Amino acid sequence: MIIKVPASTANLGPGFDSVGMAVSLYLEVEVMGVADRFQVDHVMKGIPHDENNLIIQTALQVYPGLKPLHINVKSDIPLAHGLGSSSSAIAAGIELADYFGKLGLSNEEKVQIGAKIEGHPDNMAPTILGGLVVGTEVGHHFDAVSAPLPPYTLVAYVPNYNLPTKKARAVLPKELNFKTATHGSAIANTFVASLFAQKYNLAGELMEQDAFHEPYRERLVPELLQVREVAHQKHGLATYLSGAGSTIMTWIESEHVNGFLSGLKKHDLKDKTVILQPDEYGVQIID
Ligand SMILES: Nc1ncnc2c1ncn2[C@@H]1O[C@H](COP(=O)(O)OP(=O)(O)O)[C@@H](O)[C@H]1O
Ligand SMILES: N[C@@H](CCOP(=O)(O)O)C(=O)O
Repeated sequence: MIIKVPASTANLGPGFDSVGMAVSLYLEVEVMGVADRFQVDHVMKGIPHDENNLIIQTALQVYPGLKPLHINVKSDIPLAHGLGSSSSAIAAGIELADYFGKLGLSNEEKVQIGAKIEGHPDNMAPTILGGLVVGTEVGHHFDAVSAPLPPYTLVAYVPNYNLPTKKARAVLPKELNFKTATHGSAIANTFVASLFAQKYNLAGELMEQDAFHEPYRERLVPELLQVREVAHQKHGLATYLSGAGSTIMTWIESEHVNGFLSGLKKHDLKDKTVILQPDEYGVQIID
């Protein structure tokens, strides 16, 4: 059995902790068989190979009766770069628990469990459900609504430094004043409405008007404003900090991708770029 889990891009500007989309980078977990102790084969630096691995930790949390397994993990998702690698690992763990524990969890239950473990739901929901998802937790349950898939290519500018989500959350303010909060919320509401109405020019404009996190995180990822500037010159729809960063995401029509990539190089923005598409399927089990 192989569990294939997409990466995700969260926030999309003003949708802090609430909006996310699955994207075409993947974590694959192959179950090799039962074993005497948990064994996780992979080539990721600094990630445990035993029961301390996040995938196994999650599986054991969801199904404590899980017997030791030998699994092989391959991943294209850069760690701690704002592409939801931890949510993808958690989603894989939930699937392992569901499969071997015969738990029969619904997608909604999986999102609920994952969001609780991850601490915020905006990566978990698209990772499990696929597509572009808007959601929130109210009264201990998570509600998610899927929006139409946007007809854009996504260019991820992946700086060569990582940024653990915990560190990027630590720079956020404890409180916002009432005026900033209501204006930020009005921007987010109109942004979400425009996604559902497929009014992408308006969505693009609002994606760059976040008041909740980017103003505080800009100093951690100074390339954000530079990449945005190049995108404006090269027909990009919008550029935002993917998740907590460090990846900077630009939505752009496919015919303009090459011009944008050349523009980045010309402005000395020479870190890695990855061309992505929205993933509409979410987590998949391949028997
Ligand atoms: N495939 C994986 N297997 C085990 N642990 C993982 C895996 N992917 C991510 N993690 C854990 O999640 C951490 C990154 O999570 P986080 O800081 O939230 O960044 P992001 O989710 O944006 O990549 C990694 O440092 C690692 O501890
Ligand atoms: N809403 C969260 C999203 C974190 O996403 P990640 O991919 O960086 O883990 C936040 O902005 O903190």
